[in-house]
Amino acid sequence: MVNNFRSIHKAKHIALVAHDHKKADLIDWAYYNRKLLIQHELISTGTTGKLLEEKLQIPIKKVFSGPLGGDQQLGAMIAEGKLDIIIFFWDPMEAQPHDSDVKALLRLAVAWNILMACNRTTADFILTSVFFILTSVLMDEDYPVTIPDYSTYLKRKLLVEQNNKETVLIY
Ligand SMILES: O=C(CO)COP(=O)(O)O
Repeated sequence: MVNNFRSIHKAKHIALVAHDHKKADLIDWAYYNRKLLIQHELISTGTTGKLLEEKLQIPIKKVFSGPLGGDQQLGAMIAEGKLDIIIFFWDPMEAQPHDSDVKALLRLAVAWNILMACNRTTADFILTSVFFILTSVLMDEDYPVTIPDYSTYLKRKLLVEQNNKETVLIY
């Protein structure tokens, strides 16, 4: 298995997302860390982004609201290597109508080895980690993120039924 790398640069792409009962917590955290966050490219799902813009008075790129496709848009950005960090305060106490989208987003973050915080403590530790500080403050320091190698998966053999006969398809 060969791993590839991509760099986390000085200006990082950070997604900020929260479910309704967690929005106040995320806004409070983001406000506290405003001076740090403002140095980076911020992306949010629709409602979270609107509230963050109002409170922090900083521009935030907004995708659709989570249940309307926003979670999937962020997932696509992860797969395309366009997100470095996701801070996602999801609600462990309330079922979401778009639970499948939430799960997909969390899954992609793991699949693509993205930094992810789902609660305030982890978010604090990410923002204060030596890697975050070094790559944010020092001009030429990047952090190399390992991109998992899925080439074996992509080349897997599939058995398909064709004309009532089994045929092996090789990708
Ligand atoms: O539902 C969300 C994440 O799953 C967040 O969406 P909103 O920011 O639009 O409320």
